[in-house]
Amino acid sequence: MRKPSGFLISQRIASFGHALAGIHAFVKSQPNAWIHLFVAVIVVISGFLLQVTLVEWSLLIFAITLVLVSEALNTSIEYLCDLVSPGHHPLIKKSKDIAAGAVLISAIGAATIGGIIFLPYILARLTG
Ligand SMILES: Nc1ncnc2c1ncn2[C@@H]1O[C@H](COP(=O)(O)OP(=O)(O)OP(=O)(O)O)[C@@H](O)[C@H]1O
Repeated sequence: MRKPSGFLISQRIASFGHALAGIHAFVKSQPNAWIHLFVAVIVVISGFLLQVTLVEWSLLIFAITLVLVSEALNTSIEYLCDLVSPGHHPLIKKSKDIAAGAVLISAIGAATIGGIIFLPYILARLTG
């Protein structure tokens, strides 16, 4: 339902509340979200321990955000698919599989970024 256009501070606050409710629903309903958050915590702790640079922090935060955002969008698409077609449908399968593929792509990218950043630090510690 469209609301009247224009900037209303109460509407902006309500929209922010809806977004927070979405994050809450995502984290509460998705075991995958907990796995991503757990990995994110490990990455942040490793970043502090290895004292990565500001640019490296930016890349690590970007990678964490990318994975969480793709998982949240995947979850949203799954809910929509389940509403639109509770029964089996080949296009729903394509839609869900492509959304899951997007999560996998982002996770591979994030793992690559993590490897590129952390491996030199780990190797330096092991050899030095
Ligand atoms: N309504 C549907 N119509 C057609 N295929 C579907 C439907 N629901 C799920 N599938 C397909 O069945 C397979 C298993 O889906 P399901 O969501 O149970 O497992 P999943 O991909 O491991 O998801 P998750 O771990 O996020 O719950 C996937 O290939 C998915 O695309």
